[in-house]
Amino acid sequence: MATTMATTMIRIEGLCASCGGRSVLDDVHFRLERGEFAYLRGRSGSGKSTLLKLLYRELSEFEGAIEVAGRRLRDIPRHELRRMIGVVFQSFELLEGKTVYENIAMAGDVRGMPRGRIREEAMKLLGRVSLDGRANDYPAQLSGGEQQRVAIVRALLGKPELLLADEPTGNLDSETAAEVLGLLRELQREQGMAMLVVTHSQELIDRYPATVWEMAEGKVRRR
Ligand SMILES: Nc1ncnc2c1ncn2[C@@H]1O[C@H](COP(=O)(O)OP(=O)(O)OP(=O)(O)O)[C@@H](O)[C@H]1O
Repeated sequence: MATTMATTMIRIEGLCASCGGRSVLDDVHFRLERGEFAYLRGRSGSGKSTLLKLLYRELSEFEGAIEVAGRRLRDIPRHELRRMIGVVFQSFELLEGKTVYENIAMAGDVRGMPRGRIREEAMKLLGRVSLDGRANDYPAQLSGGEQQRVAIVRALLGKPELLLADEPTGNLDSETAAEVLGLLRELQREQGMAMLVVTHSQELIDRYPATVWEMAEGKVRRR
C-alpha cells in the first residue's frame, strides 16, 4: 500500500460532482502515476475542466476520494497545492499590463519562492522555451504560441510535481499547437513531472502518443 501511494500522483475513486445543480461527474475512477503523461479527452461539456478545477481546487465541492501524491486533497493546504501543481489554460491567462517577467514572477511570489530563485529559474526556463530576451516585453507583443510558452514557464516555476493543461493548444494553429505540445512533452520528461493534458485533437494524440482517458456521461474510461 505504502509503495503504491508513493508512486501515484493522482488517485480518484468514486468521484461525484455537480455544476449549477446538474451532475457532471458520476462515479469517476482515475489514476495518474508520478512522471506519467496522459490525455483527457471528451465532448464539449463532458466535465473535463470540472475535473481539472477540482484537482487544483478552483472548485471544492465533491463526493468521493481524490488523492494527490498519496495525500487526501482536502488535507493539502492551498499554498502547498500551488507549489505541487502547475496549470496551463487554453486562453494563456497572462496579465496584459505586466511584462513577461512580471507575469512569471507573480507565480513565484504566490508559491513563496525567494526573489533570487524566481529570477534564476525564470531566466533559465525562458531560455529553455526559446524566449531569451523577451522578459521585458508585454503579452500583446508576443504571438499566441509565444504567450503560451510564457504561461508554461509560469506554470513550471518552482518545479511542480504535476502539470495540468486544459486545452493548452486550443487557441493555436495546428503547426504551433504541435510545437507547443512537443515542448510540453519534452519538459515533462526533463523534469520528471506528471502531466495531464485535455485535448480534442486526435492529430496531436497521434503525433505524441500516450494514455488517453475518455470522458463521457460523467465517467472516464482508460482507452
Ligand atoms: N459555473 C458553472 N455553473 C453552471 N454549470 C457549469 C459551470 N461550469 C460548468 N458548468 C457545466 O458543467 C458541465 C461540464 O463543464 P466543463 O467545463 O467541465 O466541460 P468540458 O468537458 O471541459 O467542456 P469543453 O470541452 O467545452 O471545455 C457543462 O454542462 C457546463 O455547462
